[in-house]
Amino acid sequence: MSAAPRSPDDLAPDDDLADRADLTRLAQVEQALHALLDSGDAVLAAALHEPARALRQALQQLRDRDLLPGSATHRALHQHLLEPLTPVQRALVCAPDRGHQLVLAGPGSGKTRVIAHRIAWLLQARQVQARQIVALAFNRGAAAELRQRLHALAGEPARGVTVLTHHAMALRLIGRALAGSEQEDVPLDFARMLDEAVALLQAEPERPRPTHLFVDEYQDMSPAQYALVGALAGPHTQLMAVGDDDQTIYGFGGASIEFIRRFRDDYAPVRTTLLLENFRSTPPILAVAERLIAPVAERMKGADAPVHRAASRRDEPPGAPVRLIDAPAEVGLQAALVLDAVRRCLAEDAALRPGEIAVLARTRRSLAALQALCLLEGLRCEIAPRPQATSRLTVLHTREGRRLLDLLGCPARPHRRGAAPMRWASLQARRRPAHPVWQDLLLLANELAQVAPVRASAPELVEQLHALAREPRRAGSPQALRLMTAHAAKGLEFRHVIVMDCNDWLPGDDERRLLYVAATRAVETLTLMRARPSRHGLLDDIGLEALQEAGLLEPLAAPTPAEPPDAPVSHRRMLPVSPADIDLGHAGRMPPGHVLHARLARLEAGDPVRLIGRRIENLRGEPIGQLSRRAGALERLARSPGLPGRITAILVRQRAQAGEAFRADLHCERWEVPLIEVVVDAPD
Ligand SMILES: Nc1ncnc2c1ncn2[C@@H]1O[C@H](COP(=O)(O)OP(=O)(O)OP(=O)(O)O)[C@@H](O)[C@H]1O
Repeated sequence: MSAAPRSPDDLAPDDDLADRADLTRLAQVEQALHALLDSGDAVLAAALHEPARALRQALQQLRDRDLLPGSATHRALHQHLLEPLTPVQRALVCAPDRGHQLVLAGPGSGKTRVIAHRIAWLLQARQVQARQIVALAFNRGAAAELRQRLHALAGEPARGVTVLTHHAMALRLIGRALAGSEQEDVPLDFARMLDEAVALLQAEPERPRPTHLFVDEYQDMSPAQYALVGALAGPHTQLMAVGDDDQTIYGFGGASIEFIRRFRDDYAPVRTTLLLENFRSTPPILAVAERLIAPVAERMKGADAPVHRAASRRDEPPGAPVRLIDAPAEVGLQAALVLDAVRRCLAEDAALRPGEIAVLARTRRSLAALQALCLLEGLRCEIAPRPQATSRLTVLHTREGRRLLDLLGCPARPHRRGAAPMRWASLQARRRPAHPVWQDLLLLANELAQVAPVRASAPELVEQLHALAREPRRAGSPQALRLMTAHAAKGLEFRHVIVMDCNDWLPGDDERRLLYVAATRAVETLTLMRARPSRHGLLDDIGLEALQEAGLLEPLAAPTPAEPPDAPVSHRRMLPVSPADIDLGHAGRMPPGHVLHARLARLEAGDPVRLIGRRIENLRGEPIGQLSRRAGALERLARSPGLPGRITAILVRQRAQAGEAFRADLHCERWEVPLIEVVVDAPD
């Protein structure tokens, strides 16, 4: 973006040609219509009367709103919405309203930015009604980010735009939560929900379709999501699919790289645009990433169109070379090396917060060892939840979630799309920006406001909230080191990224793409670990020597392992204790005045605990809960002196949730239960 003042002529550049051409055509059509009307042919005049009137009215409306290209309003919009973009992004944003578009966007190339600016342009310059626009995002976090950016760009009218995940969209269409959504033991069937929505759309071809449909991360759609997009798009819908075949990583979840490859056939004619300027990473990171992805067969972008640093950032310093560490594959040893690297990173930059560093691994198993080490060494870390997990206990069962449900459940009058609870949740979340549960509830409340019918009853809202909560949260306290699988890191970015390799990566193009996604999350530095000996060879054919000679890569000798080589293999790892292994009714069997309730009320998620045998204690040695009878194996592991651990969440239980057989023993209507994770040192 140029800071120099621009003349009015500069502000109506080539990008407007589409608009100008449209207008010229319209004016020609208007003239032709009038000529025909004046021709004296009464039949023709009668037939053309209505179209001529509609056209006159449309042009007049543009004039009234000062929106004809070249007008002051139009120029201001230009400055606001088009100038902060590259020429390629700009052409996408103000493209004509006809024809489908495929945007093949490299990592960090501004695809969210393009979608947000395009929608704002449609609303403001083209006067498209907000309710005609639908954008589908791949998870709740991505939807929230798009909504925020859109609101910042286009203000209040942007609220009318539908920005949802595929599942939330399905939920909105079928208009109800699925039966059993509140019951913990009935898994919500996302695929069925999508199928129902597709069937409903197909049965109602007359139902109004959006005029503009945006689909982000098109490369990772499941067959059911693909069908939903197809059913949502009507004959007059302009579809913009944004994605990157190089970042297809959900093959195992039914997603198919074929969908993005087929887009051009499915929706022909399609205009294809490549977004290759990267605004995120340094040149060394981009060079290594490009070498990583190059061997993949059948890429849509092709080797002659590499992702490269954005032209506007060319003058910035090049940044540090990518570090490649040959490391022992054993998870405990590698965890120790990673922790060293994290410590060094924090020591070098006093302003750096742990949440700006991410450690990415192929599997959660590799992260569990590091998580245990962090707990023992007193470094706060947070492990991202399984993407697409359908956990039975959701954020709504936590203490904070229950408060939101209570607020929803006792309305004096029906909420307007849960507006009051949303305001309340956002207040709590603003007060506690580092509290992942509140942050997650805020996202949920926002989504509810989009999904729920305007005059939903309280029970309807509660049901919908339960259905929405089945999608996992994205964690993120700025004070906690971020640990996640490469899958969970999709769409995110971090100043420093360390990629572990505990020999769990596999050979092949799918893994290569996953490693590419991991590497391209890095903004400033990237450290790649390479297990020695390596089983997958993903890093072996990327031209290490050439990269090294060009100063883009720095191989580091394996630092001496913290333990002697013949030390017994460490199985130390963090083990989340399953709710089924915890006696969920423990505090419920105590009378309301019992000291245990007060003790539980003082606890918070993150507090340290110790598990000794069956007993869960706080650090004063006072009991706060116990394991269930089925947790015998864990109980044996936790023999004196016990296992260190911490609270992951505090659940609220109610009498109605307990099985019939247990209710007679309960002395409370409602009580709290700490969920915990502990450090164990034993093979799986
Ligand atoms: N034209 C631009 N000028 C300046 N910054 C830009 C421009 N386009 C994008 N960016 C910035 O680049 C970063 C990446 O953009 P965005 O988050 O939209 O990427 P993305 O393409 O969705 O990434 P990924 O595919 O890797 O998830 C953001 O910080 C964004 O603000």
